[in-house]
Amino acid sequence: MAELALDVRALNAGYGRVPVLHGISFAIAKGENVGLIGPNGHGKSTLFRTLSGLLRAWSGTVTFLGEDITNRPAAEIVERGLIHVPQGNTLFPDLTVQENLSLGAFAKGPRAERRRSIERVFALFPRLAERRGQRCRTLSGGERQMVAIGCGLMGLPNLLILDEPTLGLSPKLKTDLRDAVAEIIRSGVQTIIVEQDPEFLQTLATRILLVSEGVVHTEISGAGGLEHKRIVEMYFGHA
Ligand SMILES: Nc1ncnc2c1ncn2[C@@H]1O[C@H](COP(=O)(O)OP(=O)(O)OP(=O)(O)O)[C@@H](O)[C@H]1O
Repeated sequence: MAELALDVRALNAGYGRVPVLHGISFAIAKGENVGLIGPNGHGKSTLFRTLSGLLRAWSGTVTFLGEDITNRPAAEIVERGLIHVPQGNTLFPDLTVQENLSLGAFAKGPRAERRRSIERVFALFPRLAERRGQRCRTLSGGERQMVAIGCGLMGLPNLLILDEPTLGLSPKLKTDLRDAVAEIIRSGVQTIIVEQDPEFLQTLATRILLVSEGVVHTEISGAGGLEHKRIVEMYFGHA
C-alpha cells in the first residue's frame, strides 16, 4: 500500500450531544490531491475542524504522516504541516495584507522562512503584492480569499485543506483561483479541497469523495483528470 499522508479511522465528533461525524473513515496517499463534495450541513467543515484540533474527536483516530494527531493541540497540528484554511472571512480586518500573512508564519520553522514565503505568496497572487499595505477590511471578497490561502501557505504546509475557497467568487476569479491552486500543487503542496463546483475540482483532484450524513458515502478516481459527467452523476445520482 502507498505511504499515507492522512489516515482517518472511524472518527466520531459533533456539537454538544449532537453527533455530526458518524464514524467517518478514509485514507489519502502521499502526493494525492483529493476533492470533497457533499450536501450542505453534512459535516465537511466539522471533519476539518476535528482534523485540525479545533473540535474534539469523541472517538476514532487521525494519523498524519505516520503520527497519531488525534485531539492534539491545534498549534501542534499546524506545526506538523496540516494546515486548514477555513470557510469564510477569518482575517484580522484592521491588519494589512502583509501583517495578516506574517501571522500565518507564527510557528518556529515557518517564522525563519517568513520573508521568502511572503515573496512566494506575492508571486502567486500579484494582486496582493500591489495591496500589501492595505487593511484587509477594505479588500474585495476574492482578494480576502487569496490572503486566507496565502496565510495557509505561510505556515509551510505538507497538506493544505481549503474549505470552499470559491464561495461567492465570480467565474473569472474562480478561474484565476483554480490556476493558483494548480500552481500550489505543482510546487509540491498536497491539497484537500472542499468545493460545491465540480468543474473547479475536475483538473485539480485525482480523487473525489462524497461526504453525506457524516460518512464518506462514495468516491470516484481518475488518473489524469476526472470526467465532469461522472462527478455530476456522483453528486446528483444522474448527469
Ligand atoms: N458550532 C456549532 N454548534 C452547533 N452545531 C453546529 C456548529 N457548527 C456546525 N454545526 C452543525 O453541524 C452540522 C454540520 O455542519 P458543517 O459545517 O460541518 O457542514 P458542511 O458539510 O461543512 O456544510 P456547508 O457545505 O454548508 O459548509 C450542521 O447541522 C450544522 O448546523
